[in-house]
Amino acid sequence: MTTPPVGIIMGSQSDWATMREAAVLLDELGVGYESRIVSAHRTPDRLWDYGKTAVERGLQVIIAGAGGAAHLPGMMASKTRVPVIGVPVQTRALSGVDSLYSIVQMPKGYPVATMAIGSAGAANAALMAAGILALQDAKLAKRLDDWRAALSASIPQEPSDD
Ligand SMILES: Nc1c(C(=O)O)ncn1[C@@H]1O[C@H](COP(=O)(O)O)[C@@H](O)[C@H]1O
Repeated sequence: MTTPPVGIIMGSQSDWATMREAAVLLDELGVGYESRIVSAHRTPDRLWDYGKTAVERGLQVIIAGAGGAAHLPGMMASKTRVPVIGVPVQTRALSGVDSLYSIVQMPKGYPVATMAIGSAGAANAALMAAGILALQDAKLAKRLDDWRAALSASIPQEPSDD
C-alpha cells in the first residue's frame, strides 16, 4: 500500500469532529491522506513509531490536532522533520486557548505551524498542506488556485438583510 502525502493525526476520537474539516478539504482538493488517532499521552509508542517512520513512509506533511494539554503536534515535530501543522482543538474548559498555547510556543529548533482554534484551523491546515504540496505539483496548484478564486467569487459586494 502506498503512503498518501498527508497524515492527519489527532489525540482522540473526540477530535475527529474538528479534524474531519481538514479531511473534507483535502478530498475537495484531490489530496491523498490517512487519518489516525495518535496520542502523546495515551499511546506514546504509537506516536514514536509514527514519527520515526514518517520520512521513510513518504509522508510529506503531518496535520496534528489535539485539545487541552496538546502535546501531540510538538512531540511529533520533535520526532520527524516532516513539517507539522498544528490544530488547537476547542475545549469546553478553556475554549481552546489551552490547546493553542500548548501548541504554539515551541522552543527554537522544533517548529509547529500553528493554525486557528477549531474547525477554521483544521480547514486552514488542509489548505496549508495543499499549498506546500502544490509547490511541486502543478495540477494541484491549479486546483488550489481555482478553489481560492471560487471562494473569492462567492463573497458578495454588499451585505444583505437575510
Ligand atoms: N492533547 C491530547 C493528547 C496529546 O497531546 O497527546 N492526547 C489526547 N489529547 C486530548 O485530550 C482531549 C480529550 O480527549 P477525550 O475526549 O478522549 O477525553 C482531546 O481533545 C485530545 O486531543
